[in-house]
Amino acid sequence: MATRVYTLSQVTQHKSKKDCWLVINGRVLNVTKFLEEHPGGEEVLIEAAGKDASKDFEVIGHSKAAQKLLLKYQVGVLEGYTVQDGDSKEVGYKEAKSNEMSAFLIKDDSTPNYAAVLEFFVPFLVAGSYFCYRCLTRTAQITI
Ligand code: HEM
Repeated sequence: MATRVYTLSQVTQHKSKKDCWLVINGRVLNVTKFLEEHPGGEEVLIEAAGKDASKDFEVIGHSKAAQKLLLKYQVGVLEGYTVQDGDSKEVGYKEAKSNEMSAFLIKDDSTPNYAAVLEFFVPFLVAGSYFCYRCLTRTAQITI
């Protein structure tokens, strides 16, 4: 499906509570239905309506879940931006050399997180070792 391209002045026409659009990282978003659901409150979104809210969005330090949620409300891209769609989940943006902004998708890292796996098993390992130690010392006491 072709991506619709909007100019900032077109986005500016949608800045009411009943019709609320904004731009984040080159993506034009219709957040009208999201206003009441936004964990940060509807006021901040209404205040950013019709504008490029990329900086505000970034400054808050939104989670990856929030970044993924952006895609749900995308209605197009801002003029001068390019968006590559794929099976990726995370959204980012970069500034091209020509001063033209381009939105892109960062590939989802599918490599297992070894630190997390280790973090999960270490307590079991310690508990198991302690249990074995107790069993062995008890057996030793009984045989003496
Ligand atoms: C479609 C665009 C947006 C989406 C999907 C979104 C989503 C979210 C989500 C899921 C959270 C919960 C915390 C997290 O997971 O990071 C959040 C919190 C918040 N957001 Fe947004 N947000 C959007 C736009 C904005 C914008 C443009 C602003 C500012 C102008 C903003 C300001 C905030 C604030 C202040 C919080 C509360 C942070 C806190 O309590 O620590 N958000 N947002």
